[in-house]
Amino acid sequence: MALETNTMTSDTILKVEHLSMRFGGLMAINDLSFEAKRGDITALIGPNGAGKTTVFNCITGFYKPTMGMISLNRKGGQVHLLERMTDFEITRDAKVARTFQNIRLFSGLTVLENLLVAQHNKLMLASGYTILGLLGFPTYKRAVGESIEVAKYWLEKASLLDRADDPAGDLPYGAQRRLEIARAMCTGPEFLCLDEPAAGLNPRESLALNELLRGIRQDTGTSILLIEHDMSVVMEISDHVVVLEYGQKISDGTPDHVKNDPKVIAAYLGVEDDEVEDVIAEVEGETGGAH
Ligand SMILES: Nc1ncnc2c1ncn2[C@@H]1O[C@H](COP(=O)(O)OP(=O)(O)OP(=O)(O)O)[C@@H](O)[C@H]1O
Repeated sequence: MALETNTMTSDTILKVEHLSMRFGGLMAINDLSFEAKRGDITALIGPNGAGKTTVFNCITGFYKPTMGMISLNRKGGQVHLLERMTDFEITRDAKVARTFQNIRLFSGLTVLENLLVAQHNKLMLASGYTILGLLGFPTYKRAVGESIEVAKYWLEKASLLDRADDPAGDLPYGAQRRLEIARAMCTGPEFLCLDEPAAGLNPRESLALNELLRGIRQDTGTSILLIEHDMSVVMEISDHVVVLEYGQKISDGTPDHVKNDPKVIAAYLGVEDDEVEDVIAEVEGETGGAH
């Protein structure tokens, strides 16, 4: 669903308002609101089970939220209400792409083929959805050529050009993670959601990932929302961090702000509620009460 009227400022790409998601008796997300700015890397962090993946699943149409509104503001000013759209429409019309916590590549296809499959919608459109189109239409041939160029561009950005003809399943783990991101970028997203892109990476692979994400932001202006446990990645590349605990937002701001927020420190240390005040007092004492 697209609206012409836009109540968001143009520098906001995603607005989540009063989002709630209930699974039976469990309130996984409870009245969550936050914004992501256009061109920013926004990180969603929090302890295990805080509700991060559930938020992603609501944004990308895998779950229908119990309540709340999720607005995606495209460059041209069109606003899409994601909670009313299917996952397919969210990818095609709202230009949102995602990767998953567990790698989901076609491991038997080559690296290049994985990137061509991602552009299947564009290719089918160019074929006119006919067998004749597939066999001979110049528009289809042109579209194939363009898709290969797009794939090569992202393979180069992900430092995978030399592995283009190898089966995706043969790549080392870190390279498979970068391939997933390259595949998502081949769909030309305005908003890229990455679920734990640094999970299982060694320090060298984490550095390559940081470089790839910074390059995406710089070269394409694509806005990124990432869930990440690796704080070195979060603090290094994020412009903005939103912290969840038990489905609620407990902090929201720059990496420096949340890093020093006593509520975040308490959540990560896993202290009991009645000890939070003590931790806050302790942290504020150490930082000179600068919050
Ligand atoms: N489909 C589902 N059915 C029932 N409960 C679910 C479902 N998906 C998530 N949950 C529950 O919702 C809560 C939040 O889970 P979620 O996976 O969103 O957390 P997370 O912050 O992403 O955790 P992690 O960091 O461990 O991946 C958890 O208690 C989880 O068990």
